[in-house]
Amino acid sequence: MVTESQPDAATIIYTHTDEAPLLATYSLLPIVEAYAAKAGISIETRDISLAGRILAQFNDRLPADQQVDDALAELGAMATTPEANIVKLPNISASVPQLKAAVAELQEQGFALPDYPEHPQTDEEKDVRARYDRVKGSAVNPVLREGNSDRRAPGAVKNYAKAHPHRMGAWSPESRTNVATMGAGDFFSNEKSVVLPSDDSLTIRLTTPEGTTVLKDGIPVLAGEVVDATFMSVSALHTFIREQIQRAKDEGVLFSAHLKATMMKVSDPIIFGHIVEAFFPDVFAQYGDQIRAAGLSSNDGLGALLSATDNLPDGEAIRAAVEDVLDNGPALAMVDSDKGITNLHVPSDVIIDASMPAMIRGGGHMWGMDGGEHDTLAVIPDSSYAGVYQTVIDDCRTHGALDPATMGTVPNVGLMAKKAEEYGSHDKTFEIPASGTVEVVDGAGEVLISHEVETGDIWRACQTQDVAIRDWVKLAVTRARATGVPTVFWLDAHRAHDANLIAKVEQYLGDHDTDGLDLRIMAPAEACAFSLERIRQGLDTISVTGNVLRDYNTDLFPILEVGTSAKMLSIVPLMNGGGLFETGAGGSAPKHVQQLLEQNYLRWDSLGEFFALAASLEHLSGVAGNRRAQVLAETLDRATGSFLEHDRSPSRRLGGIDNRGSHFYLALYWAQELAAQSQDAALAAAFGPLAEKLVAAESTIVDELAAVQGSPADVGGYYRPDDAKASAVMRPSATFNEALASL
Ligand SMILES: NC(=O)C1=CN([C@@H]2O[C@H](COP(=O)(O)OP(=O)(O)OC[C@H]3O[C@@H](n4cnc5c(N)ncnc54)[C@H](OP(=O)(O)O)[C@@H]3O)[C@@H](O)[C@H]2O)C=CC1
Ligand SMILES: O=C(O)CCC(=O)C(=O)O
Ligand SMILES: [Mg+2]
Repeated sequence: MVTESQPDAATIIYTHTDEAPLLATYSLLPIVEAYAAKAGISIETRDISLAGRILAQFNDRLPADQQVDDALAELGAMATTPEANIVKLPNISASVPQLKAAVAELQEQGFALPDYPEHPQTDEEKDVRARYDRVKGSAVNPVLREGNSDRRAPGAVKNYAKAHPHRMGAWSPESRTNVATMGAGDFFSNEKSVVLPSDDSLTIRLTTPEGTTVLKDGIPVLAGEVVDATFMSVSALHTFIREQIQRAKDEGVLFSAHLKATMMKVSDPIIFGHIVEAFFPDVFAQYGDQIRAAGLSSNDGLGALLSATDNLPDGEAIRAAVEDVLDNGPALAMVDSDKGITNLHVPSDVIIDASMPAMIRGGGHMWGMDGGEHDTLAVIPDSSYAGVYQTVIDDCRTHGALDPATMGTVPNVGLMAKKAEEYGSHDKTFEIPASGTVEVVDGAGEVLISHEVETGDIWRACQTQDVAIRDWVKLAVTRARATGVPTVFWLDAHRAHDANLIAKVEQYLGDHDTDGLDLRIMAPAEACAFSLERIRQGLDTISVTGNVLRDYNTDLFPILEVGTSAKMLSIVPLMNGGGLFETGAGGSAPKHVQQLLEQNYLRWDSLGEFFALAASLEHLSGVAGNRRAQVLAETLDRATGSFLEHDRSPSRRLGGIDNRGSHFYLALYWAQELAAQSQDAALAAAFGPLAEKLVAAESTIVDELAAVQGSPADVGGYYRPDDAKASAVMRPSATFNEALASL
């Protein structure tokens, strides 16, 4: 079901997502709704959680009372309209193990969903699999991102970090931490790129000695669009992984793999599976057939395999063989050494954008099986962007850890509109079934790109629309002008796709007044070195990047500068005039949910939501001519400033204020700012009494919030919490709830 509702201009859509941000929403949203109502703004929610998205795929199989709207489709359509005003919280981009867990929970809650078919055979199984594949991985963000990305640290956040620098692990000049990357036979090396002269329709076909099969046809392209294709050679990958396993052993460092199995949902789980098999070669040589026959896939990780061993004929032997490698092979980096969860357990546990910066912030260490920190060999198979991390590592080894008290900032302008580049490649990525030639052919039958491939190679094509590139260049110039900061396009003239982009950047810069701006184009590793040299001098440098480096840089620099990307301002000016306001760059923090369930303590920091909301209110005031929205936006910004000054972010451990307490303080400061402003007397009159009440009840409310900490909490579901239970857990202060209700 798709409901086509057009929001009126006084509506903000707030997304209902997953895990920690969803839990935080149960506490924050009632505050936002109450305050916005006073300005005539209605806040509507749309459920784009993993559970909601799964259910929406199966409406034809579910009874009427269990059917849900396809809110993602609705918001995707809305994002192309000028009225769109969407606050988007992070959501789960599900790996297969997460998807299966969510399906199991929904089945338990009484939804008659089919199991996820790992090896679909019948037409029905293939249909079910296709539906789950639509939900899998990064299925939300590319749909909503009808614009390019502007992510930066707000001044207040940067100043707070300088005054209260977070802990950074020390870097030793003797550190043996490094990045290992292929450099040959990989996506970078095999890339070919063309610019389409006119609107067309492309076909991708594979020709083998047995004949020609169409892998995909009817791919619409527009004049000026950049189309790339490339592949990773599976034999080169295997050789590379075997060498790195040996290297890690020889150098006495941990072996770790860093991929983006969520966003690169087709290619990267396959690469992950190859790494798992290469790490446990004897296990798969001896028991591979049995493992596959049981419907298991190495792509789902070691965790899925181990948890299924009870049902395998040789389960015990498989477990023993795995243990043997873990005990005697090179040391594997751990996700959770207490629980024995390795880097190869779950494809979505180590996600490169967050995992590499966290390692660098920690002095180049990851956790070993002994629970101690160790140097590590970070294996990043494709070499397109791996050099960026090696550059940061080399810089820290030479100059020591970066200093958050003095360092400059690297904001990002990212190309992502219209499913640009690699992150839009899923429907054009193939694990090659038989050796032959893959060709991209235009409507006239002319071959545009051709690759010789072998069985198992991972081939993919990407598209980047010309309108998206133009808009991205414009956004870069706008940010350069607004800040006066040197602005660097991270593009490598030696890479086929980037060479085409450089030509377009040079052309489109001509459409703008760039007088006096410092605009440069540098290859990623070089641009990174340049930015680092400046950052150490306290100087700022804007990075203008493609979609993948957008993702990487907007965790890398924030995590080093301000400790977490959750505190970033992350806005997407939609190309048709609407606004998408994302919260920070951070994800949905599964570890935080664990802590809430065990200790009734949520350490999620909603600063990203506060910034997104203020930007959304400001946008709304401009579009709807709603003066009160502007007052709400300005007062919220000042309240967030007080929030930072008074250090009201959740602390990490039990006993301090957590997410709920931080929301109380935001409500208090915001009410005070609204009461004190003189632009709108009615708003001041409405919020004056509330501000007084909240001040008077501060210690009661803080006590009520603290009283619940320490024992387990029940929210009625992990992927689909029970609204009443979650709301009760997240709103435990009767005094605060009453004060809010009195507004
Ligand atoms: N925009 C989106 O929708 C995004 C979604 N994701 C999804 O999120 C999930 C987890 O991804 P992962 O790579 O682990 O990244 P996360 O950002 O969720 O987690 C990494 C760590 O960052 C810290 N963190 C993140 N956000 C906050 C916050 N608001 N307040 C305090 N600390 C925060 C936490 O560290 P600590 O332990 O120190 O508290 C957390 O454990 C995946 O399902 C992924 O697909 C990921 C990125 C973006
Ligand atoms: O869509 C996703 O899977 C994650 C998005 C992400 O990491 C980001 O936008 O920074
Ligand atoms: Mg990211």
